[in-house]
Amino acid sequence: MLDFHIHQPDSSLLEAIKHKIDFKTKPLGALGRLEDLSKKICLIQQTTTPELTHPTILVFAGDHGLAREGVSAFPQEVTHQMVMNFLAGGAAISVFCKLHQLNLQIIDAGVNYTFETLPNLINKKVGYGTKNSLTEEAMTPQELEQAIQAGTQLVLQQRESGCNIIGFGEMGIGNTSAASLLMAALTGISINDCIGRGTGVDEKGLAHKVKILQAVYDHHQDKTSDPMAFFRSVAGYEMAMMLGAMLQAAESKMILLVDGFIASSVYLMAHRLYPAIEAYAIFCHQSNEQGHSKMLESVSANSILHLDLRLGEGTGCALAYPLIQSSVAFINDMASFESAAVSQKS
Ligand SMILES: Cc1cc2ncn([C@H]3O[C@H](COP(=O)(O)O)[C@@H](O)[C@H]3O)c2cc1C
Ligand SMILES: O=C(O)c1cccnc1
Repeated sequence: MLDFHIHQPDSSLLEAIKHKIDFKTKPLGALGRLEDLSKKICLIQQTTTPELTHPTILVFAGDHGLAREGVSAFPQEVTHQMVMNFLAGGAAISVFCKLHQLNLQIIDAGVNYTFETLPNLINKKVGYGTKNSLTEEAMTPQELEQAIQAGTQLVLQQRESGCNIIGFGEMGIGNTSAASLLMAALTGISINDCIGRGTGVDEKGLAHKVKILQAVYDHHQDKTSDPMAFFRSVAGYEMAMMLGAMLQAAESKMILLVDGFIASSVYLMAHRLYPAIEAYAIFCHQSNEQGHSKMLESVSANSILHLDLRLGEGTGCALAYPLIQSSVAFINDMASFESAAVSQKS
């Protein structure tokens, strides 16, 4: 079903990239992790003069049948209400995208609501929310395929419009539960250690969430050896669309920005299928959601920001963007010791 072609970039340029960075007017390594980012971007683009064009965040929205089990602090209708808020410019991701001049696209991947035709809402609705994974498989194979295809097409369209750096956000009440389940299945970490408070459930709510997710995990345990079957059983349409989008972004040699707990769980799935995706991914932030640090560790990811965010929507991507821009600016625009006539270390 999945037929992506994701290849590790050719590393023969690495020496030239390192040389360019090391002869900038600074002590060796003094720009720290900005230097690593710069190297990664140069390798993706196979150049020593990288550029960021038409930076874009796609936010996928979808509802979860499991939300009816009371695993979130908020009711399901918040998903469609937040979609309207994204479109009106009032959500955190809307504000940060405007501030950093990022193109923001909102996609209805499967919200349990009928939107009137709205000019800025991209309609890719697979269904009115997934099934309840406590008792059923969240989606059918056809729905999974449809969502992955839609994510692929959206990224191809962005690529054609000149985008070479793309971040992914999500909105879906209940989706930290789906992400925790996926994390447990893909990392082997006990489900208990993969569960956090999401939108802010209290002690009692957390105990209930743990109980429900343990039951969901047990219900689908027979599929843990088949990661895609497990993904289909617990994930949301917004996560499936993001999976197709991430894989296509890597195939199209774009820079792929990974957000928080939910987006990283989708990355985990993508990485399991195509490990070479790692060469295209930048981990924007480490979320405050319990489990995210271990999740990142499991794929040896080192995130840029540690701001204790716990929001999703792609906000970590938007906030990290100016630092990514800085990593591109210094390699292009800083003087070298030679061009600035600055003496090197004796
Ligand atoms: C107002 C509001 C805005 C949000 N924006 C993102 N999320 C985040 O919270 C949800 C996941 O948490 P849980 O699994 O606990 O439901 C997702 O929609 C995620 O994007 C929000 C949540 C709320 C309440
Ligand atoms: O890290 C995230 O993406 C996150 C954490 C809590 C709630 N929503 C999203």
